[in-house]
Amino acid sequence: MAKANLTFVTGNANKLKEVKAILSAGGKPIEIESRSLDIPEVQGTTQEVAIAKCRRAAELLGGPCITEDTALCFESLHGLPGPYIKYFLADLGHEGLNTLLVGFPTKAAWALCTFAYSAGPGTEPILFEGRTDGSIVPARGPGIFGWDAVFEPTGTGLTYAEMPTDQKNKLSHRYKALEKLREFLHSLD
Ligand SMILES: O=P(O)(O)OP(=O)(O)OP(=O)(O)OC[C@H]1O[C@@H](n2cnc3c(O)ncnc32)[C@H](O)[C@@H]1O
Ligand SMILES: [Mg+2]
Repeated sequence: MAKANLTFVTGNANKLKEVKAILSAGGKPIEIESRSLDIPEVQGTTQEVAIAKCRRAAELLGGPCITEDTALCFESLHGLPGPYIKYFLADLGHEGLNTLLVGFPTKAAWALCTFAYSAGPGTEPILFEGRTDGSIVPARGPGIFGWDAVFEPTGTGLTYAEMPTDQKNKLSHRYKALEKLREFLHSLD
């Protein structure tokens, strides 16, 4: 079935590392290959962005694939920057993300991961979402992966960046979405 030649298309090495770690940490194994392709991202809802990227990835690959999109949503900004967080982070940095929320009553935020699976070119991608709630804080911990240093999941007292990898990988938005994807892929067996 599709699993053996299922390709995860991403240009982000940190994402790939976490996906491999989560998939090998437990449960029935899923084998994936990876391919680094930088695919233009459309504007729209997180679902529209995810579907368009996966559809394009399947066309380029000529076969089944998965893609992943991560959004960081601020409650005070009604869910923005959302799927556009990459550009906000690149231009404003960790400090700027905090500054955006100055004057707003809540720093609450949620991380949303959307995996998309396509069975091949021309098929409609299927989405799997995972959400972790938390808040935006001044940066703490190593600034290795994206906005990890400014996102503190509720109830942990630690930012993603301060956590040991296996702690993040058991509660993260990515972990929750991957659990759903894993179940779906096994149902294809
Ligand atoms: O090729 P793709 O898979 O699209 O990789 P990308 O880096 O472009 O990723 P996105 O389009 O999903 O943009 C998400 C942004 O959020 C960052 N990011 C994604 N997952 C993260 C996580 O778990 N912790 C911190 N930052 C993360 C990532 O570095 C980007 O700046
Ligand atoms: Mg991207």
